[in-house]
Amino acid sequence: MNDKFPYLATENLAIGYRSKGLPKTISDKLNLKLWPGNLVCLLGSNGSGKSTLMRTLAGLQPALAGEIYVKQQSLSDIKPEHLARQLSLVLTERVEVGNLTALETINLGRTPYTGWLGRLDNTDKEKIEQAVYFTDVSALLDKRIHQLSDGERQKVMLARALAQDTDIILLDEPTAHLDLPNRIEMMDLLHTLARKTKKAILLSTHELDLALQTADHLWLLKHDGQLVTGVPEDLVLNGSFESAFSKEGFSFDKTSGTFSIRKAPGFLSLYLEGDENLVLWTKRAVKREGWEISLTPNTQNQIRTIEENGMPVWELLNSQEALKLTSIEALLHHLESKTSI
Ligand SMILES: Nc1ncnc2c1ncn2[C@@H]1O[C@H](COP(=O)(O)OP(=O)(O)OP(=O)(O)O)[C@@H](O)[C@H]1O
Repeated sequence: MNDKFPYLATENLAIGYRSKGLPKTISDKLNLKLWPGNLVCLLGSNGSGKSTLMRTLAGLQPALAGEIYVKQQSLSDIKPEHLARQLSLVLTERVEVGNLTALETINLGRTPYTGWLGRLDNTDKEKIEQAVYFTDVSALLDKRIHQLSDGERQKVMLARALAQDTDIILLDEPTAHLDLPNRIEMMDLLHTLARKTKKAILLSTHELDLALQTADHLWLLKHDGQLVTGVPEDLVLNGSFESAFSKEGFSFDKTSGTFSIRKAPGFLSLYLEGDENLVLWTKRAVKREGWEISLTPNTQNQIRTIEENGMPVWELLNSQEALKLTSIEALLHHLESKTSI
């Protein structure tokens, strides 16, 4: 790591809340580091404590113990107006911004520099333009916030955080209301932003596959309060990723990087070979029907997937009759009608 110090760090931090005057710890002894230029995804199942950690790091909720450092300065020593130039927080929940338009809301991101009644100078306008361009919200600027869809509002709130131009950006479930293309775009955008501008970005999400693809580091918050950190691929290979989300009836497939419903062991096994894409999608379909995939060809059920005249074909290699099928649906029908091919 070339950068000399992390933008955000914790030392023996304990997070949680107070109930009837007593502290309830969710996670403790947290020694975390968020480095410039890095996108970190905070993952954990429902109720594991992601929002609590985000809110504590942003100073919205008191830590139960330990220290938080923003650029090596203790958070408790930083005045709110100074912190607002260092760290921005984007929450998923509806924020009350009155009857403001999207543009007026984004302009509010400049408040730490202009004051509440301050006029926007050229630098302010430039930062706002960049934020609007980056988040692609120019068509929404004249609309009132309450007129926007959840996904549109989420993008506008991100634009406001970008206009705030802080080195640290924390986002609580920024993809929650977005459709798939917009979720992918948002994660890609945040990754690019971290890389190009050397900002340190931490986001919480339930998008496991997108986090695996885009995050430089993962922070995995487990149900027992343990927090495991590392490069996504390391956490997959050492089993931490799967164990953080382990649930009866689900299993994690390291080959595809996805969770799937665990079926009872298949009553018959198939061996698949051929075109990589066809094999992948055929596997998904036959596994759903309870078939096991054999890694060696020594099964009596062997299928070769090929393309003939640009069309997919499934050849049953050891069938009594030389059979060629032209869709996965036909293959599933065939498998269903027999106990073996
Ligand atoms: N003020 C509070 N009073 C009582 N319980 C609380 C309070 N704040 C948080 N909790 C509990 O702490 C746990 C963690 O909550 P938190 O909102 O941080 O989880 P999360 O990981 O963000 O969940 P989700 O993925 O569902 O948004 C939950 O069990 C929640 O009920």
